[in-house]
Amino acid sequence: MTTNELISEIKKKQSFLCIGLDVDLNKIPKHLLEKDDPIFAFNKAIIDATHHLCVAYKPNTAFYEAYGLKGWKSLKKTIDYINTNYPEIFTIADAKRGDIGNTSSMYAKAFFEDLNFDSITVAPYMGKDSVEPFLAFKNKHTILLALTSNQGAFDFQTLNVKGQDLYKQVLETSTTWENSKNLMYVVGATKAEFLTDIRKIIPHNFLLVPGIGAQGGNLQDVCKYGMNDSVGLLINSSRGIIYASNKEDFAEAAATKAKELQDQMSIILNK
Ligand SMILES: O=c1ccn([C@@H]2O[C@H](COP(=O)(O)O)[C@@H](O)[C@H]2O)c(=O)[nH]1
Repeated sequence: MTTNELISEIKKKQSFLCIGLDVDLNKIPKHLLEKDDPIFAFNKAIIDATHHLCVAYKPNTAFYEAYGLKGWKSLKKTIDYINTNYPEIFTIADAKRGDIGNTSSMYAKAFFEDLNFDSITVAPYMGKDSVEPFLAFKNKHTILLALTSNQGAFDFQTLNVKGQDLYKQVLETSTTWENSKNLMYVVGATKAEFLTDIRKIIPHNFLLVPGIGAQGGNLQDVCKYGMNDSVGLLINSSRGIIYASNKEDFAEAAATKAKELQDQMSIILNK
């Protein structure tokens, strides 16, 4: 999917919501555990109930890898289901990959070609040659970790290195890489006050912003400091939406939570 197609979906749906599909078998409704593939059954119901309220889905691969081969099959069924039934939705593999060049190329093939995700999260720690293999794919997006939502973000990302915070160097340097137009960045919703500075370095790129809902980030603050002329934000909520209920009504309850966020987004977009 191109960035322009994503922007036009945001305008059409009046939403820049990304729903995180982080499926934990201990948290889903008990009746689904009797199904052949409980993870896919859960995702399918959530997707069917919420696709008109969001523009992106983000399965975090950890929640699938944890269940071995079965989990990987559920991930494949989920992405195939979205691509077949809701091709207008932007898909994010939250896999946080990145390695030496030839290995990164194989990660990129796995997520962009075999699974056919639109984007993948990548760690910048190994530098240019670890990220460029992802950037080489046309109409695919590499979402680089910049300033993450967790407390540990302050361990390294905000360290002052040669007069500048490390995460700012990641932003600045990555814009010089081959095909950097394919870059988006992760900035945690819990770090909204940093967004003004971030936008000075990367005014145009999309930001994936996790941390609304369970982690306590504030939607209004993120939009105030992080929104640009093309919206430029994908706001993720996972647990806050998908675990709204663990009863038979779980999909409708998820849709209600998603609608609450979409309503707020619509107001913000029309201000
Ligand atoms: O900085 C980051 C980067 C990634 N995440 C991931 O986003 C979701 C958040 O889930 P919630 O349930 O809405 O808290 C999850 O997959 C994280 O691994 C993040 O939270 N922060």
